[in-house]
Amino acid sequence: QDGSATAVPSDGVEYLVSTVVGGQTLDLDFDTGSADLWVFSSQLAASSRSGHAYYTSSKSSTYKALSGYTWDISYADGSGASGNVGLDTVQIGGTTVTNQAVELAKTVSSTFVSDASDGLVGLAFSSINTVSPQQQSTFFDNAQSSLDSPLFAAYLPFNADGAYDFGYTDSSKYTGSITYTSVDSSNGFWEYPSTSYKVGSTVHSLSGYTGISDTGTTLILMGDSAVTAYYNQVSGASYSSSQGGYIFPCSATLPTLSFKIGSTYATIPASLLNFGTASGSSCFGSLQSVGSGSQNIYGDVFFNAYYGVFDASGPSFGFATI
Ligand SMILES: C[C@H](NC(=O)CCC(=O)c1cccs1)c1cccnc1
Repeated sequence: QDGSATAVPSDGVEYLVSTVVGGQTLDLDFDTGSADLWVFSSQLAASSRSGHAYYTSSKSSTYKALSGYTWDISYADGSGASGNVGLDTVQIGGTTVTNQAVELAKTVSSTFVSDASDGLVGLAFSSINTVSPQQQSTFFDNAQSSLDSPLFAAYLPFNADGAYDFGYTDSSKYTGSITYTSVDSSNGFWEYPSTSYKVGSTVHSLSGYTGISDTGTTLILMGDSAVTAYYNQVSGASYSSSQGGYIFPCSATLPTLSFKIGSTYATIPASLLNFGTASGSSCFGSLQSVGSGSQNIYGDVFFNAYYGVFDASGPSFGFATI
């Protein structure tokens, strides 16, 4: 069954979707960069649960334990979580999946305790699900047979309620046409070639680079050559180790940033490239370094400018101006 679920911005860091798991409502972070659906659970220490809604399997009449199944995930930013696994009914908007693998957290890292979300819904490819001894399918993979089209879309406007659409694209959420590019899912991500970028109108090559569409990451993360080229064009910009990234005077004029998704440039407006006050009159950049490697991470700031379509037939990734 097709459906749409509202995504509410939280602290400018993530978008949360109210999700019903075994009759229990949790605010979950939809993450197209991972493939585990995990929730804060009654098995967590009380100190780790504080401030969060959490799932109690014994309160669900439809929960079925998967005896001996475990999960343990580590994200690129060093955060992580682990626990055990069961099956339950998961409802997101108008889409319901019965016997969805629900991963119950027994441990979560400190960033998750301080974040607003009560867990994550992984929407990358099931090939990178961490459940052992048998890998489990994502909500989207399980839902596909009940959808009109095997796709979901992310609509995440800046500082406003957005949505995740399942089974259809909603033309009221974008303008113009959707441009699609083929996805290479061999790493388990919604990944595609991203071999050029522009700072303002100046073109730079990024030979061999790819991009990953990752709604679980807030910012735009690119290789150091691109980040350096961008902030060289911002008066007063510098890397602040205390702030953990590039900052600049809030009064600075910012160039636009464009990057290729397949063969088509996506352009991030200057307004979205100022992530907000770091401290005093210094502002934090929405473009930061991904560190090593040749995978750029296009996070929520990208989706603030573009409606993103994740189509399993192909697979392909499409984007259209919001
Ligand atoms: C916020 C954090 N982001 C990352 O770890 C960067 C994401 C990153 O580098 C990559 C994603 C895919 C291949 S590389 C995060 C935490 C939890 C879930 N999702 C994202």
